[in-house]
Amino acid sequence: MGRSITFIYGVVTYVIFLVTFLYSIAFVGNLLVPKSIDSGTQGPVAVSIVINLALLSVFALQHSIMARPAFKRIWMKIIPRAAERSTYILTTCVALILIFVFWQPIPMPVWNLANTLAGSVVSLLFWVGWLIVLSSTFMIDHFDLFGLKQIYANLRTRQATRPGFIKVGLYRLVRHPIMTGFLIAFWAAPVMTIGHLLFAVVTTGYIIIAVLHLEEKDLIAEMGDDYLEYRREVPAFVPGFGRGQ
Ligand SMILES: C[S@@+](CC[C@H](N)C(=O)[O-])C[C@H]1O[C@@H](n2cnc3c(N)ncnc32)[C@H](O)[C@@H]1O
Repeated sequence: MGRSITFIYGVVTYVIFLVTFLYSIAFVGNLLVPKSIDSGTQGPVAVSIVINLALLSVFALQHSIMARPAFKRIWMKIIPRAAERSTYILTTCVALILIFVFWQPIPMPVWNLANTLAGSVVSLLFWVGWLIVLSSTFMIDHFDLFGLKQIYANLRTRQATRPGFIKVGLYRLVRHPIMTGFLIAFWAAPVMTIGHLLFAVVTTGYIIIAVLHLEEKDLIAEMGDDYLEYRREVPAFVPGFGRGQ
């Protein structure tokens, strides 16, 4: 890939990511979009559960395997180093789009707080969750996270520097604010259906395992004592809940 093509590829990927991110909010929140977590034709519950678990597994496998340093080393022999992050983001979008398209609704309610004060508070929390996700990406390094820094440096015949250890903003309160935001957004449903509950339970389990057992292992290998000390001092997901582990 030439430098200009890599740059265009990264920019197009970023635009696809923005649209996918906005659709994710609407999908989980049942807002304005033709297909959301609780909309569509309902099939047999057992079949729906199997399909939904398969879709979430595809996402989990893509997200976990492609993020590992060993995979990246092999992958970068095939694609340019500068396009690695954009490719990761693009494949993440594909995995998410598969969920949006093929997700099977299971609309029986587990709780229904619609038109109550509690429901309004939960709706507000939903937006707070997404705001935490988005703002945390800027605290860590939004443009590195989504590959723009890498493709821009490459265009200028440079190599982007890795952000290094970060402990700013929400990262002072918890080690994984982006995931805290997702957890809030996924659970804060004024009307919680069986399908949405399945989504929230599986994604919560995946986030805990992927972050504590995979991402942190890589972060310790990359950042050493800085991250080990950070882990001792700062809790993983909930401010004030445990002093790290
Ligand atoms: C999708 S972000 C998620 C970050 C974090 N788990 C969170 O939930 O806010 C994943 C990237 O963040 C990086 N990362 C996570 N914590 C970091 C820290 N304290 N300092 C620098 N980079 C970090 C990882 O190396 C990885 O490239």
